[in-house]
Amino acid sequence: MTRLFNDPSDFAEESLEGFVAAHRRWVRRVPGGVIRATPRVPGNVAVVVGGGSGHYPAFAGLVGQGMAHGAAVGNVFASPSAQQVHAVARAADSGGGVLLSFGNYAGDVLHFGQARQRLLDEGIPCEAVPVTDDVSSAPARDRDRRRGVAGDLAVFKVASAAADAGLPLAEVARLARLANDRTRSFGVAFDGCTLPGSTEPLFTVPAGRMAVGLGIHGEPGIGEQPMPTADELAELFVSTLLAELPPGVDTPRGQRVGVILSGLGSVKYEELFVVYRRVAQLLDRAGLEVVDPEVGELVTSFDMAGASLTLFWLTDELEPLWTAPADSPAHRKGSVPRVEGADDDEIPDLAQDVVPPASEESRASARTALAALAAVRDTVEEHAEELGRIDAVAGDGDHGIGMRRGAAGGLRAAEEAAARDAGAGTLLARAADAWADEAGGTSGALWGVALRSLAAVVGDEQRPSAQAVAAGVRAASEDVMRLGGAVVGDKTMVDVLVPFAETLSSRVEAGDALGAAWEAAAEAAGRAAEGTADLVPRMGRARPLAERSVGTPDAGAVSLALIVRAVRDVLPD
Ligand SMILES: Nc1ncnc2c1ncn2[C@@H]1O[C@H](COP(=O)(O)OP(=O)(O)O)[C@@H](O)[C@H]1O
Ligand SMILES: O=C(COP(=O)(O)O)[C@@H](O)CO
Repeated sequence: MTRLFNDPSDFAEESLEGFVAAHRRWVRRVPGGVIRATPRVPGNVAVVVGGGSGHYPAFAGLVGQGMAHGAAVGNVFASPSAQQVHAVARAADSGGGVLLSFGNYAGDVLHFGQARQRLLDEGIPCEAVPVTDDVSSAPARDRDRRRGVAGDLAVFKVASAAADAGLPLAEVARLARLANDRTRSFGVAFDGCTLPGSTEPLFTVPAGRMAVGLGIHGEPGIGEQPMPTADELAELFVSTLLAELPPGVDTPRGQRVGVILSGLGSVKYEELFVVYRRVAQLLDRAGLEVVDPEVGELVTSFDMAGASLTLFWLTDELEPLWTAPADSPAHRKGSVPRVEGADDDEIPDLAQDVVPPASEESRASARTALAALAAVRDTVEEHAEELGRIDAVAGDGDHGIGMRRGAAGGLRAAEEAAARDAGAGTLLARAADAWADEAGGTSGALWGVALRSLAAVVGDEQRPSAQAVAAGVRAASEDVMRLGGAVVGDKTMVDVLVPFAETLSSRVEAGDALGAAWEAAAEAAGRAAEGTADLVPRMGRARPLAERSVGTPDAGAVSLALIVRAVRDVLPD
């Protein structure tokens, strides 16, 4: 149970504020996350990591000399937004380019990918290395689909040490990818975690049983077994990881490995040491030489009861990077000569400030758009808990939290734009950026894209006709599918967006006014959302829990249907 919080929606932000207050020697708060407190070294690569909150010390606790140069810190169990990643990267950059590294989750891939593109467009060289160490999340032939868990530490450490050694970006990226290729983790859980503000755990494990291969957000693994002894767990860990040797390794005998035994939240250090005792014996018996093992909480999942073991198969070039000194709040090794001075260089101000001029007609439409966004915020607020519950059936339970933050942030930005006489296009574009920024996660990225596509078609010149609105919604639907890669039938918001866009267009083409066409489209959206209950998910966090999700609609489909229904009430007939 996570007990200590104020308003649950502020948990991630308030936790980060306290973390920075407690670690000023190492970190400095910047928009989107933290960077090192020590001065940047001109010309060096900046390693920027990141992910959702709820996994401490990942990700902010791993920033400091010898470790990452910056961390973008997302909401609870949701990736940081592209804007956050971009802002942290710009603040950390010291002229040598940026390496982005993160766990391989849909939201992180979308947001870090967009941030990378933005950096490249600005002329800042950037590489991205997703971490894919969790052996239970996909078979070996599908390594690129695996999630990232405690192996984050190995990859981040190697990349950061390489960057601090002054290696160029291409080399830092090559070494980070090599480290990822040679890192394998495997986890178990004895009980689920509870998100701040929730009364129920995200999932439960029956008493006396152990879930095997579980992810760090309650994603399912490969089975369930009776509760083991500490030695039996060590045997399961080691035998599983030795069953998948990295490319080029034929036998464990004679190999050198970094080892990480990570508690997921409520398994304590002394329990971990009992397990590690046996792990060390077994690795020794297999002929492996262990180098700088780590036992503790390295990547967690709130109060989840569980642990994971990671083997990092070293090479001659990886070992010195793994053993290099490091000085971050949560990971310290050896002695690091402190780069003197404080990093009080200017942090680039990336805020968009100029509101382009707009016609009177467009400003009038902006008032309707603002009313629509207020209706969206209200309906999301009203249904946030229900959305979280639906998402928890097969996802990670954060859909209500993310949508609530996104809708509130979008409305706030729209109000600011309206107060400065923005046209409808600019108002929607500002709302789009704020939504993606505040929500993070997969749906935050997709809602940002959808609103931005609509904004581009609406523009600041004319009062948008029904045809223009329908075309904007169609563009939004196409862009969401292009970015997210989902199609109808995958059990996502796309199952609602497509029939909504199609019905709106066909009714407008048939001569209906916008209000009537929207009414028909909202009804189609409601039916489509209900229909997702029968589907088996093929995308997103719910995919691995395909069976459990049948009978429950998709959370993102339900929220979209609720939103278009609420918007109907502000449109003229
Ligand atoms: N590839 C995708 N394309 C379109 N929608 C998606 C995709 N992946 C997930 N979704 C939608 O996002 C919703 C989950 O949103 P949310 O919980 O906010 O994100 P996350 O899974 O990153 O925590 C799902 O219910 C689904 O509707
Ligand atoms: O869950 C996380 C990010 O994945 P989403 O796809 O955004 O849910 C996060 O906790 C790990 O970065």
